[in-house]
Amino acid sequence: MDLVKIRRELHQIPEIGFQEVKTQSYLKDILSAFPQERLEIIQWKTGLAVKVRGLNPTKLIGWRTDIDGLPIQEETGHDFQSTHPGFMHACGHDIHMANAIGLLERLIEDPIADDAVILFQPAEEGPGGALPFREWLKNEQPSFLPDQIYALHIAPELPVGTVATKPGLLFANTSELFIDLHGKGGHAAFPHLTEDMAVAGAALLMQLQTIISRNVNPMDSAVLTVGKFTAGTVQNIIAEKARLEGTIRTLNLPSMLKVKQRIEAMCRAIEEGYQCKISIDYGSSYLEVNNNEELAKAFLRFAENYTGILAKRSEAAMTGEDFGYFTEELPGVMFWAGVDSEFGLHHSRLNPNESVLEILPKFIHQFFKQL
Ligand SMILES: CC(=O)N[C@@H](CCC[C@H](N)C(=O)O)C(=O)O
Repeated sequence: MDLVKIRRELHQIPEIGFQEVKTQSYLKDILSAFPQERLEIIQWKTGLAVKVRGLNPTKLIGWRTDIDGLPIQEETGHDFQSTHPGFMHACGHDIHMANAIGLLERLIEDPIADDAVILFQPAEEGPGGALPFREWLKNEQPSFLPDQIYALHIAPELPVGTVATKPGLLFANTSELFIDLHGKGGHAAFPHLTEDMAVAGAALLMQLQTIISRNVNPMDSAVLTVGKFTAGTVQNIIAEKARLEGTIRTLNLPSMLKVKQRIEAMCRAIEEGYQCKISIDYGSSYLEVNNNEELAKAFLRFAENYTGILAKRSEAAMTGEDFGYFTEELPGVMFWAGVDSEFGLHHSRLNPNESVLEILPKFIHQFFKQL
């Protein structure tokens, strides 16, 4: 299969979580082109699970790819750029999917001893597909629930051919954050008759910045990012509403609770000080990704001895990944795979080097063979 072509076709149809309808249909068409004798395919919401029968199976090895895009206007200038205005595969899930198809092709052409299952999982960027997918597999399709599971994420800052991971904690736990402020708006010329939510929201946004520096133990780590701040309607009306949208990242649950307590206290103080009402919604939250110690060490050993791959031990990162719900219940490993892009994840000009698709499926197939 021409994996670059597949990646580019997927790149053109990015869809956000649980709306991956065209993506699913595209994937189904690709799957139907494979010889079907060794395959079993099931559908879950906008996702798919594809099982490949092995030669002499003693276990089921899982590979998970995410399939959703992001609400970002693409600015790469590619001739294969997104045909969905305002949406882009800016986190590399198009590469992840093409890699998974390449792996599938190899598993069919050159079967390994064990059975393998490839999970095409929706909604990694939000609201989170891994937990409900895992629960559905467990309760409704237990023969598709792997005994161990692997996944990768592209790493723009690493050269192609590099894989990086570590035993134990790899990614942070996350909570989304949505804060709505509501007060009395009015005429721009009569501020004394209003409570300005643009000012209240801006004050809150600045105060939130002190939580990480003043309330989290410096030997611990946390992130509080407000990625979007909106207020008001037009230049000469004092804003009645403001909204902050963000995400919290910590390395453990007690820190997450602490950060949330401080957010709530600051919101109460802003309510009092700016005479407004504030509501907080924590949206969806993800568990940390914890790599299985033994499997991660074995993965790194294999990669170190594989010609054409540079294996590195990585640090933990504040990225979130709902793959953490798989590693919560199944031994698993997630790793970074270098794609050498000047622009990073979630950037409108992310430009992964597609030559990675010549390397990864073969490498993962060989890794699965010796498990
Ligand atoms: C790999 C990656 O970039 N994952 C996302 C996960 C987002 C989770 C959730 N929507 C949130 O914003 O908290 C990330 O931003 O790390």
